[in-house]
Amino acid sequence: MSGVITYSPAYTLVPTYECFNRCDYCNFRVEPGKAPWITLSTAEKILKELQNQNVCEILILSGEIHPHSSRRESWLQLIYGLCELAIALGFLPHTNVGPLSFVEMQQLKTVNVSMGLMLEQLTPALLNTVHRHAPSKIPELRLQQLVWAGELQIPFTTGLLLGIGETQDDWWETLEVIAQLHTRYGHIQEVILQPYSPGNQQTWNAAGFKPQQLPEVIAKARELLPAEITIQIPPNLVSDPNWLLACIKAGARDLGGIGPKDEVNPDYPHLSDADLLQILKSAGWQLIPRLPIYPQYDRWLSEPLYKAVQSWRNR
Ligand SMILES: O=c1nc2n(C[C@H](O)[C@H](O)[C@H](O)CO)c3cc(O)ccc3cc-2c(=O)[nH]1
Ligand SMILES: C[C@H]1O[C@@H](n2cnc3c(N)ncnc32)[C@H](O)[C@@H]1O
Ligand code: MET
Ligand code: SF4
Repeated sequence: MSGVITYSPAYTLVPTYECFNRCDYCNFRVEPGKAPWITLSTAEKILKELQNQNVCEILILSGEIHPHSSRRESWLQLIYGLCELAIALGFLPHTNVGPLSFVEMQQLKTVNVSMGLMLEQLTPALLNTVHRHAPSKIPELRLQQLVWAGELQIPFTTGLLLGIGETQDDWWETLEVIAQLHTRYGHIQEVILQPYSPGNQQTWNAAGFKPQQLPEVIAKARELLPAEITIQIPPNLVSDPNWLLACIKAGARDLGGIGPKDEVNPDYPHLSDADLLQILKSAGWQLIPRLPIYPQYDRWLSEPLYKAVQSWRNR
C-alpha cells in the first residue's frame, strides 16, 4: 500500500482586491477605492462555467475593508452572497478574507463548510517591519480569530508564512500555540506551511524562503502538532520535484487548493493535477482529491450544508 497525498480541486473567487492593509510581501492588494468589487452576476457566470469541471471548493479570498468603514457591511454582504451562490450551484465554499468580528464569523459559518486565516507569525517584531502598515496582522487579533472559530465550531485552516523576517524559535512558538488551541477546541483541520515567494507587484525586495529549509520545518511541525492536523504545502511554491518529495517525506500530506490561478502568488502557476500525479507516483505516492472539509467535522455543519457535503462524499 502506498501513502496518500490529498489536494482540493478549487477555484478562487476574489470579492475585491482593495485592501486597507499594506503587507510588504503582498502581490494581491490594490489601493482602497481603486479596485472594482465583483458582482453576483459576474460570479454566477464564472461559477456556471465551472460546473462539471470537477471543481468542488470555492475559495473566497479578499482584500480587506476597514472594520469601521461604512462599506464594511456591504463588503460582508457580498461575501455572504458569493457563498450562497456557490452553494446553490453545487460547490462548497471556504472563506479566508482576513480577521472578522465574532458576529461576522457567526454569519459566515452558515454558508461555509470551513474557513481559514493564516497566523503568519505571532512575533510582534514584524509590526515594525513587513506588517508596519498592516493592522490586520496584529498577532492577538489573529489569535482571537482562532479562538472564536473554536467556540463557533468552524473547521479551520491556519498556517505560517515563512521567511518574512522571523526567527526559527518564532516558528516553533507559533506552532505550539496552534497545537494548544487545537487541544482546547479540536477545530484545526490543517496547517499550511507557506514559503514567502517574491512576486512582481510587491514593494519589498527580499529573497524568497528557500525550499531547502522546508523539510526541516515540516518535520518539527509534525512533532509539535497533534497527529490529526494535516500539514499542507503549496506545490507551486516548491517547484523542484525533488524538494516537493522531500517535503512529503518530512510529513506534509496535503497540497491545498489547486486551480487555474494562485491569486496570492500569480507569478507561480500550478502544475496540472496530472503532472503532480506523475511526480508523486514516481516516489510511490497516490494523489487523491478531497473536499474543503475533513470528514470528522461534518457533524458541525447545519443541515443544508451537511447534505451538500454528503452528496459530494457519495460521488
Ligand atoms: O490556492 C491557494 N489556496 C490557498 N488556500 C486554500 C487552501 O489551499 C485549501 O483550499 C483550504 O485549506 C480548504 O481546505 C488558503 C486557505 C486558507 O484558509 C488560508 C490561506 C490559503 C492560501 C492559499 C493560497 O495561497 N493559494
Ligand atoms: C492568503 C495568505 O497568502 C499568504 N501570502 C501573501 N503574500 C505572499 C507571498 N508573497 N508569498 C507567499 N505567501 C503569501 C499570506 O500568508 C496570506 O495570509
Ligand atoms: N487579506 C487576507 C489576509 O491577509 C487574505 C488574502 S491575502 C492575499 O489574511
Ligand atoms: S496580504 Fe492580505 S491583508 Fe496583507 S495587503 Fe495583501 S490582501 Fe491585504
